[in-house]
Parts: sequence; C-alpha cells; structure tokens
Amino acid sequence: MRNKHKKKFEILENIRIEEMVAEGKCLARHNSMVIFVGGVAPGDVVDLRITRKKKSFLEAEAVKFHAYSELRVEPFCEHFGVCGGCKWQHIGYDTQLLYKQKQVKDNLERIGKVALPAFDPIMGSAKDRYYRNKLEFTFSGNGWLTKEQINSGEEFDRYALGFHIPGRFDKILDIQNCYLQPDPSNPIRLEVRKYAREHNLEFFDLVKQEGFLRNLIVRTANTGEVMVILQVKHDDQQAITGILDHLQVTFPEISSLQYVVNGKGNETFHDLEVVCYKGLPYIHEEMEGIRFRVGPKSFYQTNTDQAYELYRKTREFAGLTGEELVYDLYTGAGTIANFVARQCREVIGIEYVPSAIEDAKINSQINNISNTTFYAGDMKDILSDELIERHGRPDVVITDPPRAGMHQDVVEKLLQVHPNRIVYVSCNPATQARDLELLSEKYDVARVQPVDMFPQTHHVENIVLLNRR
Ligand SMILES: C[S@@+](CC[C@H](N)C(=O)[O-])C[C@H]1O[C@@H](n2cnc3c(N)ncnc32)[C@H](O)[C@@H]1O
Repeated sequence: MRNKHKKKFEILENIRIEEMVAEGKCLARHNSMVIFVGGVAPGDVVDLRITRKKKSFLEAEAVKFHAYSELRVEPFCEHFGVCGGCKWQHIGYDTQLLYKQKQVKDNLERIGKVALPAFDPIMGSAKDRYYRNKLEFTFSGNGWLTKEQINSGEEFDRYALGFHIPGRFDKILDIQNCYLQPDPSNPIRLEVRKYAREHNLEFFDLVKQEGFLRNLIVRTANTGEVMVILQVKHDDQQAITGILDHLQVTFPEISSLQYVVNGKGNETFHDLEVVCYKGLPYIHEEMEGIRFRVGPKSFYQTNTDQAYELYRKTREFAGLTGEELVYDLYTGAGTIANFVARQCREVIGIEYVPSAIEDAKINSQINNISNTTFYAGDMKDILSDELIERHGRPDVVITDPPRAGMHQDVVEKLLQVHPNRIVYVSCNPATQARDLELLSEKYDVARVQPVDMFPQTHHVENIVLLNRR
C-alpha cells in the first residue's frame, strides 16, 4: 500500500510537453508511457508529479517549469489555474483555434474513418472574452483559499460567491472579476455578496446542505434585458424581499428579477416554482429580427453572437429554397427551427424537454411563424414511421444532439428516412465522428465547418453537411 502510494506521487523530471490532445490536456511521454497533463502548453519543459496511474497511461500535474513554450501568453485573469472556467487562457487565441480545428480533424479522421473534403477554416468568436449570456454562481460559507492566501498568513474572508473548484462539489472560489459575461454581471454578483455579508445572511454549507443563500444566476441578453434568479433554501420572505428590493434599486436595468425556494439536495430547479418578483418572467434574445423568449428554465446557446454565426452556417448548409420540409432534431427551445422557418416550407422540431417545447411554440407565436410544429419526447420514440407518415419524408434534417451524440436507433431511422441532406451540428466531434461513420453507408461528407463558441476553453462545435449519395 505504502509503495503504491509512493509510486502514484512519483516525480518525473525534465519532461517535454509534446502536443495538445483531447479534453484540453497535453500529451507527454516517459519510457514509452503516455502521460496526460493539464495546464501546460506544447513546448513547456516541466517536472511532473503523477496523480493517476492506469495500465496504458498516466495523469500528471506540472510542479516545476524549466522552460516555457513559445505558444504561451500571459493569462488575463487573476483566478487562472484555480478556477475551472477559462483553462486555455495561457495559450493565445489564434493557437487555441488551430488546436480546435485539429481536434475536429483528428476525431473525424480517426473515429469517423470517412472520406472528408477540405475543411472550412474554423470560425473564431469575434469576442474572446465577455461572450457568455449566462453564468451561475454558488454561495459557500467555507470558500476555497489558494495556496498563496494560506501561505500569506493573512486572515481571509471565507464567504464565497463564485464557481466550483474543478472536481470539487463542496469547494467554491470567490470570484472578484470574471471575464466571461458582460456587465452588469460582475457588479451584480459583487453587490449581492456585499449585501449578504452586511446583513448577515447565511451562505450555504455544501457539505451539510444547510444555510440560506444557495445560488445566483445572471442572464444578459443581446436586447439589453437582464434576468437575475436568486436561489434560497427557505422561504424567509423578509430576507428575500430585502435583498431583491436592494438589487432592484441598485440595478434598474434588471428587467426580470426572480427567486426560487429550493430545499432539495441539489441546485437544479427545473421541477420547482420560480417566482417572478419584479419585471417580466422572461427576457428576449434577438436574431435577424426574430425574438426568442428565454425563461428561467429555458435553454439558450450561451454565446449569442456565435450562436448566430452557427445558425447562419447551418442554414447555408441546409441549402433552403423555400420548398423544403425540414426536421430539426434536438430542437431545444426551437431556436434553429424558428430561425430557418422563413426560408423553407415547413419545420418539424423534436425535443426531449416539454418546457423547452412550450418555449419553442411561444417563439413561433410571438414572431408570427406559422409553419412550425413541435413534439416533446425521446427522439428514438418520436421520430417514428407514424410521424413520417403524418408530416412526410423530410428533404433536409438538421440535427444538434447532446454531447453523447445520436442514439443508434435515431441514426438508423435517418438512414431509412433518407433525406437529401443532413446538417449535423455537434458540440462533441468524437461522438459526431462515430455517427458519421454509420451515416456514411448512404451519405457523403460535403462540408465541414468547425465553430468556436467557447474561447479560452478546449470546447469546439462542428457543423457537417452530409449529401445523400
Ligand atoms: C445541444 S442541445 C440543442 C439545442 C438547440 N438546437 C439550440 O441550438 O438551442 C441538445 C438538445 O437535445 C435535447 N435532448 C437530449 N437528449 C434527447 C433525446 N433523447 N431526445 C430528444 N431530445 C433530447 C436536450 O434537451 C437539448 O435541448
């Protein structure tokens, strides 16, 4: 046992970091053993401490740098290295884009094993900071202190309102300034924390699941509307009213002020009542004059500007002339369905979450779009022979599944239904590649367009156009 423990934390000296691989980690080698390392860049020379040993690979962290990679840039955020939010900010944005493009190419080649056309260059995000429209902050009465804070010997306030330390459900990093969401996100969070401390409101204890203040969500739309949702453990009306009135007066730009009383063991509130305290119970995002109503439980792509670019490219790949019957699979709140509806004959949108389908229908109504029909349910059940009989065989299928990709039954159904074109939007090139291999039985990949929705992270979105052979 002792030996095993020692081996796990063994130090490997002077290791050269070779290349960026999956999940934002880098690859290094030692005696033909592959090592995955986070927080480094290709070209760094480091001492590594082994943190995990598997038969075919090791995981390690860099504990000392002997040389720094030329690809490195100065991280802009004081929380870099501790916060899990922007793990790639030590690599310049142009280099990030090259790696994302490579990640897509490697996955499609290695897993998909299909004939590929030349890729379109990745579409970078015009904003590489302040690009998110939604952030969720957690309260903790026992916030994380960094090594530097502990070593300084100073007394630090342990009350935190911020993000989880990666991999730690119980540890929250207090955030001073976050570069992910535009104002008034930072001032609202700081004001909430200040008010809560001044009024001795209890911050949550994530281990004991006790306390009053649980979580704060800020949504900032491109129409200028702002939604704030405060999650608390008990229905203490005096405390709730106090903090929300203070926010309303301090930030008149908040157009939707809401709260949730959540006594459950987790922060999800899809099954709870959200109370609209002031303003409207929703905000709007807008694209090409189409307004999308976003409620507290609605999904909306978190990088609005890039979502617009993603949808425009998706619509271009769909090659719409006004005559087509389009199926939009995994439609969420019907955003793509409504976005393409004016350029085709009819759209059928399918999505698992019933409240998202309600949003999708409302989004058609408020935009006077009358050629959409939406269904809620599991894709493999809803995309049935009966549905195809009722609406007809689609000319174009747009599919945007979750990270796990499409269920095999859904892929088989697509092969059976055999639309002229499939536009496959994916946030996970590995599962997309797996599905493409199956679809290659009857389809050729005609276009590949990687899109960056999340600068400073390793995440990449990819659109593939498949033409019926
Ligand atoms: C990547 S999102 C797509 C969102 C949408 N296209 C948009 O741009 O806003 C994937 C969607 O698939 C839905 N989903 C996940 N599993 C599903 C299933 N088995 N059947 C139907 N929908 C599912 C999720 O609820 C989510 O809304």
